[in-house]
Amino acid sequence: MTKTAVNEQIYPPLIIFIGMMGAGKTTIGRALARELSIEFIDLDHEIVQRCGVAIPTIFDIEGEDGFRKRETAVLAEVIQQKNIVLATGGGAILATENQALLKKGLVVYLKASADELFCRIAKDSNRPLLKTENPQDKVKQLLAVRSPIYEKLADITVETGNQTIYATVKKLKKAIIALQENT
Ligand SMILES: Nc1ncnc2c1ncn2[C@@H]1O[C@H](COP(=O)(O)OP(=O)(O)O)[C@@H](O)[C@H]1O
Ligand SMILES: O=C(O)C1=C[C@@H](OP(=O)(O)O)[C@@H](O)[C@H](O)C1
Ligand SMILES: [Mg+2]
Repeated sequence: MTKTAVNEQIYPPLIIFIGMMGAGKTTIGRALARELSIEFIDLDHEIVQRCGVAIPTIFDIEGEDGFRKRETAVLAEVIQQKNIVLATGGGAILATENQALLKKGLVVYLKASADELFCRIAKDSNRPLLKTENPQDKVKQLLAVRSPIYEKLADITVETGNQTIYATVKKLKKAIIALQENT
């Protein structure tokens, strides 16, 4: 685990998970929120709640652009809250407007290799960007474009490939409590 700059917003906690599809943002974010006894919000879930349809349906009807507009609007809304763990979607870091919003919190980048990510999500039909002829290549391409942005935004980076979900949650809990105690 590496820690870079620490911003002012650690206490009260606004902990934001970023990373590729399959990095574990939803799973680890939810588990960490439980450990810290604070609310968990999943950005994709909030978008779906507001639209009343699943993410692939939003992509089908409005395309990626339409989804991104909704994503920015819901992010701007939910990020006003404190005492939450927020899991974003993998592409939420793309818009510069979103990048500024994300810096309001402690940003945790969950990192994994393209092969590991693909293994985790290969059988999941809920990720419309992977409905292509070669989804494994698509993961590689997206990772290449997005990695520098994830790295730039991250306050804490966690390599998830070689450890269990439980171990990652425990490690993060310790790191975040230590940061709070030093703030
Ligand atoms: N560190 C990990 N090790 C192994 N499997 C993981 C890990 N993190 C997540 N997974 C699995 O990968 C899949 C995708 O996780 P998810 O939390 O939905 O990722 P994201 O929200 O980043 O797309 C789930 O089946 C989850 O159980
Ligand atoms: O990487 C992306 O662009 C996306 C990731 C998804 O969320 P997860 O990262 O939670 O899978 C979801 O927001 C949408 O399918 C687009
Ligand atoms: Mg997710």
